[in-house]
Amino acid sequence: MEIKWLHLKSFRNYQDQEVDFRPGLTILQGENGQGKTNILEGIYYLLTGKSYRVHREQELARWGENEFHLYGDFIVQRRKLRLESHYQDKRKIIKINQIPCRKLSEYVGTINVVFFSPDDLVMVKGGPAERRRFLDLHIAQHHSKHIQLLNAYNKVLQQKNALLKQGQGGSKSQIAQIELWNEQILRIGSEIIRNRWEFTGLLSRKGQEIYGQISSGKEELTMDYHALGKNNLEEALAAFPKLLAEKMSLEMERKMVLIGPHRDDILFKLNERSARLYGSQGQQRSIVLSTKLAELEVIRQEKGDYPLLLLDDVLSELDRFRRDYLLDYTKSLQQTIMTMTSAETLTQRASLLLKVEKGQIGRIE
Ligand SMILES: Nc1ncnc2c1ncn2[C@@H]1O[C@H](COP(=O)(O)OP(=O)(O)OP(=O)(O)O)[C@@H](O)[C@H]1O
Repeated sequence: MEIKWLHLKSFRNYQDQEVDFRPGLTILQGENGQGKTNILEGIYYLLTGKSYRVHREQELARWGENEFHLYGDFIVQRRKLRLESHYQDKRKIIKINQIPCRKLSEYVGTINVVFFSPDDLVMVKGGPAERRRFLDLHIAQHHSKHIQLLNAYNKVLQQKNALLKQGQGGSKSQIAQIELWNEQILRIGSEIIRNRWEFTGLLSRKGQEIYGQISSGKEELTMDYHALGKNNLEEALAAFPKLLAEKMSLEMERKMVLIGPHRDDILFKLNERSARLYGSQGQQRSIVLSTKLAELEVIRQEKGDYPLLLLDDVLSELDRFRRDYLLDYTKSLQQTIMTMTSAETLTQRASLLLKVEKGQIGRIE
């Protein structure tokens, strides 16, 4: 998968900017705060319909503007695709080859992308919500139904939470309504758990292999999806209805939904010990690197093509061995776009070197 051309209009600090890309490694070089990350964000938004930095579209519009427009030409399985994403009149409009898409799920996953930045360390160090978000974003890229499941689940969650909040404590009608919501939580939640479980398994196998290579086999990495507090899928799904019934009075007392995949987690372990609690900063970075590269491999297995890799200033955070490992890895990919403040040592490796300065992009010959 490859991007050939990008056009940003009123997006972040770009007024009207076109960029032509090439296969291989592209380096976006520039001082801090010039707009390098904004280019990666534009590509990511175009491909996923989401920003990894903000939740509100308005923040992506150039200051003083209320709209933005993104266009990109991509190649996937030798097919050329034009993607467009418009934010206008507080609405999002997405088009593939000029045909509007009604839902995000019709569009996401058409072309896959893996984004990697130093902030991804939260995957290991942060809370469970960060890890669930990573899993869901990934799964959504190749199972568009997962987006629909998450949307449906979140609606049910909101409704059940609202009901628990207004509840006067266990009237017959309140219990009957909770039971109705529980049926939905069980049905939709089980599918979400199954998807996340399967994906974690795929990721874990690849991640373990890659971690072995970058740590010279010193430690073993494992990733376990914990559903409803259990690390066995069938046990978790079998216990789900019972847990919902058993915890109903506690949910009424606390006035919040306590049972369901919105509280699940993935545990990263090194030699059976929690990497979040005991891993060094370097080991945690290696876990993120292995997980991201594993994600590339899982997508290739499923789609037959490597996704586009976007690297936001990650080299400065890695030691020389891991930096070289990552750079060598990119040679087998169709296209990698990377930002850095100084590209001197890498000019030989790049197929395209671009200079970013105050929201303007130029070629470095
Ligand atoms: N909505 C916006 N409208 C206009 N300018 C914006 C907007 N959002 C961010 N900026 C500007 O974009 C610039 C930051 O761009 P970006 O994050 O791409 O920097 P960068 O080149 O990746 O820098 P660094 O190396 O520090 O990460 C800042 O100058 C910021 O003021």
